[in-house]
Amino acid sequence: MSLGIRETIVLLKEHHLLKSVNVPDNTIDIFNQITYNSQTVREGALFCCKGNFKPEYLTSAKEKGAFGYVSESHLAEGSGLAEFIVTDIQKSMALLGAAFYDYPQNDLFIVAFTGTKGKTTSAYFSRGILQKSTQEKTALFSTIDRFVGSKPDQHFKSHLTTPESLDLFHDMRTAVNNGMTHLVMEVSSQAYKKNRVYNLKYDVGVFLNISPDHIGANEHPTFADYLHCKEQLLVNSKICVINAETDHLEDVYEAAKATSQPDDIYLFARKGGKKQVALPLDFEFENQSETLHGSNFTLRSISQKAKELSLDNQYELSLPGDYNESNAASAIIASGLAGAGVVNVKDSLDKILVPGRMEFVKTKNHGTVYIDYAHNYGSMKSLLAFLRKQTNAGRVIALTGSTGNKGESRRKGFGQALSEEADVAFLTADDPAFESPQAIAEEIDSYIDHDKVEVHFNMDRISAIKEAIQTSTNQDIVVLAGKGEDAYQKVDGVDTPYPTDVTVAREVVKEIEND
Ligand SMILES: CC(=O)N[C@H]1[C@@H](OP(=O)(O)OP(=O)(O)OC[C@H]2O[C@@H](n3ccc(=O)[nH]c3=O)[C@H](O)[C@@H]2O)O[C@H](CO)[C@@H](O)[C@@H]1O[C@H](C)C(=O)N[C@@H](C)C(=O)N[C@H](CCC(=O)O)C(=O)O
Ligand SMILES: Nc1ncnc2c1ncn2[C@@H]1O[C@H](COP(=O)(O)OP(=O)(O)OP(=O)(O)O)[C@@H](O)[C@H]1O
Repeated sequence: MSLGIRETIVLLKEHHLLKSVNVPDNTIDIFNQITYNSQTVREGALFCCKGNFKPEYLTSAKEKGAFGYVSESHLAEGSGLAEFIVTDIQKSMALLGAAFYDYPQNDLFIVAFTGTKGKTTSAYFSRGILQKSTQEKTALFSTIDRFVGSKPDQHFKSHLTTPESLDLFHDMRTAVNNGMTHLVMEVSSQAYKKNRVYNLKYDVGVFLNISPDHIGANEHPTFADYLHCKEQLLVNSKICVINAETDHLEDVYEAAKATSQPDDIYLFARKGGKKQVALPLDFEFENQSETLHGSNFTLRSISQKAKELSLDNQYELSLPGDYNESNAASAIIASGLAGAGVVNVKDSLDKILVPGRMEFVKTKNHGTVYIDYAHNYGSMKSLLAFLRKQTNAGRVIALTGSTGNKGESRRKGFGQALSEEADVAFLTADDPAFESPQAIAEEIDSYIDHDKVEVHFNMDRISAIKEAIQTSTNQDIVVLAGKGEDAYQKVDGVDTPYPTDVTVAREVVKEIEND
């Protein structure tokens, strides 16, 4: 892979990003690496200076043999290197990254998901279905992990939901080289805010839902900004699939229409579900039966274009939660648009599980323990409401915390959701960062209605889990919310190893049931 100096100049100019360029006479005219991390620089690299950058990183890049740098301002440390001063480093990185890796997106059918909740689950469903229809040639870039091929060593953990552009195009190229023909990816609103996916087009873009989240100093200044960023997925998709039950449907539909004909926009909803705008539906789904371990639902096409996909059928899910039927419906439609048929869906959907989402641990004498990633009002409310519907005489015992220095509005949301749907709450630590977990817990508690919910505080998450399980009877349901498969707690800026809620729950159950 490589990038010529001329190509760099032309690309940046075409997108009106180039402020100035200075190429010393003796510079070799091809870059054989592009990177934003000085620690990985090799001879011949083009080094991108972005984010909380320190000039000494450029010094180090130069010492390691970088030939050029891209930056939003001139840096004396870069003297002697080819210099590209740009108006927006993130956009520049996305354009140059795509070019450096020779536009791998052109060799992949890309299905992209966005939404406040359900991205990972829907992406897992979609990839599972497409693995069948493409004979295991579908890559997945999710919050949890990335599959750039079908072999075990082509699978690794993710650091971000949507990676930095240079990493994104690198991984796409690897996927193509590994024989992948399709890619399912999650696109976060931050990816648009930070231009990680600038100029990238998707074959199918899915909009799941939107509710206030990710608003704060380090993410989006306002809800309007959050919505705008999420809508960009549809603006950049050839075919759009939209959950017609989403809030702000009118706005979202308009965004899709900006670049797609109505014939290329598919709307779906639960039969009888709340729809805020009277737009004609293409698909509806309907629950047939549900348990604490899964559900059975039908998908029915309404419009002619939907009928042409031939996806109508009854499907089974092994992931409980009524909202997962909506996630599954979106994944079936998106996968259908990517070439999958009913048989592929039937052969895969009932076997798909998602790490850290509705995993459960059964007990003999206590309540069944659910481990889930719910970490805002919307997801906590849906999760607890579903479990409450499924419990008969038992109590809903929910354990949660809330992140420090991030998503501060979630604390009020947790207090509300717990008041509405839980009987007992265990408040504990969840990535407190530089804040006090006890203070965060007290803030959540200030929004809890104490006439409805019995509240316990224990900032040691492992011991809190033990307490929650121990106090449950076999009629109760215990929910460990917020961390899913996370194997760390963010404390004072350090990712402190944590065995995961699933592991802790299994060990606690083994210990207390052998006592
Ligand atoms: C606000 C934001 O977008 N921050 C991201 C950004 O940070 P940054 O550009 O400031 O980078 P930095 O890590 O501070 O370092 C500055 C630069 O110096 C370089 N450096 C650093 C050290 C060195 O020795 N040499 C060197 O060259 C780094 O490579 C980097 O280019 O780029 C980093 C990777 O390059 C990301 O890890 C980081 O994400 C932070 C940690 C983060 O958590 N972001 C969250 C908000 C996020 O993006 N979340 C969304 C999901 C949200 C949702 O669910 O909707 C996501 O897509 O994951
Ligand atoms: N469609 C949905 N509506 C409401 N809640 C949902 C929906 N889908 C999943 N959830 C809840 O949200 C949690 C996170 O789900 P998932 O990881 O699929 O979403 P996500 O959009 O990837 O989340 P995040 O951006 O937080 O990583 C689940 O554990 C579940 O509790």
